[in-house]
Amino acid sequence: MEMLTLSNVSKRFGSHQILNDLSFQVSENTIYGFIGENGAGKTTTMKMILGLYSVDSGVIQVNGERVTYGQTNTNRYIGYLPDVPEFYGYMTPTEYLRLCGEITGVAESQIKNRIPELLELVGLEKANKRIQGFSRGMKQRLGIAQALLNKPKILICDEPTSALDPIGRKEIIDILQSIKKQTTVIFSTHILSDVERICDEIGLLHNGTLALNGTLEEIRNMRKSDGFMIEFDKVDDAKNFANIYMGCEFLSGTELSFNGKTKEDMMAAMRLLYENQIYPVKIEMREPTLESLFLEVVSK
Ligand SMILES: Nc1ncnc2c1ncn2[C@@H]1O[C@H](COP(=O)(O)OP(=O)(O)OP(=O)(O)O)[C@@H](O)[C@H]1O
Repeated sequence: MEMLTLSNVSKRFGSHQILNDLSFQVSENTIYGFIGENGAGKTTTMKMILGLYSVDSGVIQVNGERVTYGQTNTNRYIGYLPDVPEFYGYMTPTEYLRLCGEITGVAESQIKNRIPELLELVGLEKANKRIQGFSRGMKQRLGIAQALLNKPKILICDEPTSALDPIGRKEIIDILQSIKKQTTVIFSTHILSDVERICDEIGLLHNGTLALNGTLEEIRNMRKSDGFMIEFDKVDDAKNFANIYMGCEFLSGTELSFNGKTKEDMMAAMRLLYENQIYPVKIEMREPTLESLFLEVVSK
């Protein structure tokens, strides 16, 4: 079942067209990585999903219900973690979550059980101190706990890992991974290694529309390989082979790159190496990374 559907959504601010006929769907219990350069329109899209910005045209549906600008009906399905979550620093996590639960109408009996459960989920069960002393990573984790308070069907996180160090990022990624069974997760980022670690599906927003959309595997398979490289022990060996196999490039004195070549081309190169008795140190097929695909798309 689709938890989120955007159909032909367009949005402009003044003369600046931010989104142009944007369409995509996110299925239940998937982790969807919404990637794009700074200013691509990721936050704008999220705010439209939350009904905080109007759409100029097109339709957004959350759990099958149409989102209406200014109304919050569909937000009962959504937990939202903004890029910089704000808290009352003088409160402890328990006090803060209790306040959020009371404001949003969660029953007292539920609040009581839910708070320790959530604090454990985000690894803050022992952090019984004021939030003002928290690290950025701890604040992001508390933000996730807050967003999950109402047991949302969708958790939307705006760049949850961008300001964190590798350990903090891993903690957030592990939490998102662990809640996937209960909640569909949509998170925006420009950190492609995080996307590669956990996302089931990816959408790359570029020029107001999705330039790439699909599973990581589908996207990688769009371009089978980035060619191959051969490393030699001696500079002379590299030079000799560059004269035999035309059209390669030097990556360094001892490394040659064979861009855009196939596995069959690599086998042919190995045969030539053997026939000419030139010994390589390393021969490697280069798989396209998400980063190389991303750069290829955004530089067009
Ligand atoms: N309320 C607004 N009024 C006018 N322009 C806006 C408004 N909100 C966003 N924009 C512009 O829309 C464009 C997209 O912004 P948005 O914040 O959605 O991008 P983003 O992909 O989230 O980028 P980042 O990764 O930097 O957060 C930017 O050029 C931004 O300046």
